[in-house]
Amino acid sequence: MTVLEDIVAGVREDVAARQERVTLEDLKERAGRAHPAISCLGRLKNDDGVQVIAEIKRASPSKGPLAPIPDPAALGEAYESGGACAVSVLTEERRFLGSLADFDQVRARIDIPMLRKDFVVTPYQVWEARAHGADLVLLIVAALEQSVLTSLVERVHSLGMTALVEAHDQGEAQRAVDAGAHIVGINARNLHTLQVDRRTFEEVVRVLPEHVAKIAESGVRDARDVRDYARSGADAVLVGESLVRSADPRAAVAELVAAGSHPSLRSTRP
Ligand SMILES: O=P(O)(O)OC[C@@H](O)[C@@H](O)c1c[nH]c2ccccc12
Repeated sequence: MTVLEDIVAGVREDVAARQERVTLEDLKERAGRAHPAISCLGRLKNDDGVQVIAEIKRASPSKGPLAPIPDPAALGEAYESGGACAVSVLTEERRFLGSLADFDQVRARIDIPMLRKDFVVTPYQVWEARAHGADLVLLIVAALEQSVLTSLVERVHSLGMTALVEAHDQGEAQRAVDAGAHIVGINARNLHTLQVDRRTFEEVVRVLPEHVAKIAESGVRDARDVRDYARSGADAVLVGESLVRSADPRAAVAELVAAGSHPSLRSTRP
């Protein structure tokens, strides 16, 4: 079994357990009372430079424990005040040590868009995301058969949210577009080796049409990486590890935001 298959198997068990406690009907009812989703495409893709999506992540399969994050809401507030365009919260429990409870805590304290970061493989999880106030939902091409991917993208969009569809290579990026994605994330972390290769972005981005928002994911360490991704045509970067490990996450986000909006990048961006 690959790492991805292993994670998805655990996620399916956890979803089944939650479904015992909270029915789809309950979720739909809760989604009906939730604050409507914020439209994200224009916030991510605009002339203000490269946007920063800041992630709340305690651990990962590749790195193990990253940071204990005892107060996710405080971290979310730091990201928001540092100028993040959106906050991503890992809700996967076994490998990333996240939860929907983390998501709720952050949601209660910030106003900017929030991404539910999980291994979404069923419509139930999409309803869950909306019921908990998500604006964006991650869908991973490599984890989904094309017809399922397409129907999940449609479900996300029909609930007013936006799908961030993640690809690792050109073939997956094409599948993301075919499935109707308006926002495509290019993950520099190889799913098999778990190594980051920052050249992945430039290679994969070539197959994406102009209208699609392009997000560079993983391995963004500093302002320099943001500038490099900007020059390669990224509309936003998604940053986890370097921010959760930072002693001053607000300042760390602000530094990346400043790098992404530097006037010198305007003329060089394709
Ligand atoms: O911590 P990093 O290297 O800055 O990476 C953030 C993000 O890209 C990464 O957490 C991620 C990208 N795609 C995912 C899918 C599931 C879980 C996590 C991820």
